Amino acid sequence: MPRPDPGLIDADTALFLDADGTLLAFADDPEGVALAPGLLDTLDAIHTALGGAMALVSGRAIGGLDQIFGRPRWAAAGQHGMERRDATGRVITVPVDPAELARLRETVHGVGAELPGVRVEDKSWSVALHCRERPDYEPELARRAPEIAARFPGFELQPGSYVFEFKPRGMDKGVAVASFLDEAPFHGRRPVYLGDDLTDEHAFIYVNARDGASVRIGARTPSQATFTLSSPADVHAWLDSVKARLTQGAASAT
Ligand SMILES: O=P(O)(O)OC[C@H]1O[C@H](O[C@H]2O[C@H](CO)[C@@H](O)[C@H](O)[C@H]2O)[C@H](O)[C@@H](O)[C@@H]1O
Repeated sequence: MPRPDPGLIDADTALFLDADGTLLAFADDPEGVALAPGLLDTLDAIHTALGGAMALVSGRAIGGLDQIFGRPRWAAAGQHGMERRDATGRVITVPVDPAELARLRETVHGVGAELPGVRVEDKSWSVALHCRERPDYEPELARRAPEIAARFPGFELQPGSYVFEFKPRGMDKGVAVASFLDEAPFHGRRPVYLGDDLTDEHAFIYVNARDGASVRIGARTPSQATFTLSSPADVHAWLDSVKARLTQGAASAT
């Protein structure tokens, strides 16, 4: 898989960025992630150069993204698209059966309590079991998670990097990207999506079908992505080059 040229992003791009494993280096504790120095300045400049056509697309809740990035005016999709904030700040959510969600939560917390070192991340529409600190539990969770999902028909399993998430059925990052592309300022632009995980494959497939470009971070295979970058640090360096090209273009046009 080739590296993307920074020229992949031009003034007519709609840019979609996954958070963990793409913009953010992994940490044991989901609340322990940190922004790399300079990243926010780079993203701010790109956001401006693209006329706001840049969105975070994450498994995290939008509130969690805002705590990390501190940019409540950026468009964002959270919880794999269950909540979506458009470029005007309007938040759209998908309805979920609260009784089923409550039963799912209870079940997942029960599993977390049984397995020391396995973290439960309880988001408003989804619940996740994390085993980064106890990878020895991964085979057990890989066996039990589909059994749990089968008991909750309104939900489906979304595996990820040392995580087994239960999210409402029918929503994924590809659907979220499609919704953004129906709206200003994304509409009519060529989509480019950067992500690292299985959950990002939904978006890769969608942007590829729209003649866009997909960039896989890391070496996970198989992947539908058309380009690759090696790590979040590589993404930061690449985005710096993107920023330089975009802002030079703006300066020479004035
Ligand atoms: O779609 P993303 O932005 O990539 O979010 C996917 C999940 O990311 C977080 O979990 C992952 O990152 C944690 C912090 O580095 C790490 O501890 C964990 O092992 C990873 O799976 C987040 O906690 C989840 O809610 C997201 O769904």
